[in-house]
Amino acid sequence: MNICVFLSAADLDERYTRPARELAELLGEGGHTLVWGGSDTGLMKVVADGVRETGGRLVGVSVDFLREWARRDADEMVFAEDLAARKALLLARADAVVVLAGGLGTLDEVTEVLELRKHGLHDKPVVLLNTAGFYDGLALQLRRMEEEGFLPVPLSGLFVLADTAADAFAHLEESVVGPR
Ligand SMILES: CC(C)=CCNc1ncnc2c1ncn2[C@@H]1O[C@H](COP(=O)(O)O)[C@@H](O)[C@H]1O
Repeated sequence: MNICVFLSAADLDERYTRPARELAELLGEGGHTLVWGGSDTGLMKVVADGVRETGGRLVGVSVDFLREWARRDADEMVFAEDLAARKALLLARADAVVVLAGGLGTLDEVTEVLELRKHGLHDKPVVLLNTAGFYDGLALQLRRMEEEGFLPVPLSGLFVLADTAADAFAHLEESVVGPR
């Protein structure tokens, strides 16, 4: 599988690095490909290191203005002209998307993939890894949109929430590869 992971570029504590590493190891051990923003910083580095050390492939999609932060040993590294082009490339290269804890960059990315999915412009599975309830607030907002008529499709058709990296990975396997 080619799995796009959106997540923080910041250095975070063990509460966030542990599940990031766990997901990375599941991807790497399965021989899967990480498609990510390409930076060698923060949680983005934790995931890329984990995938690399356990046998997976790294496909980075960075952007010109962040070139200096790009990882040097990725199997592939593409530099998009701007953030919009980068998001399109990240999604195009992926079979599914996993969203880990992140800031505004991550929020921008997850909003775009959900909006495109809402319009039926892709049908790639989207999993939010809800580490320590990080996405409870976003889920609450989205549920209010659904309940009050702001969404033309059921929320359940847009994404799933997973409590652990193992649950997120199991959902990816089932939705991308199919039941065993
Ligand atoms: C220290 C420094 C300037 C690092 C470089 N910073 C970044 N490098 C690469 N991608 C980024 C960077 N900042 C944001 N992004 C994009 O936005 C997301 C992370 O942003 P954030 O930390 O959640 O808001 C990533 O999924 C990535 O695709």
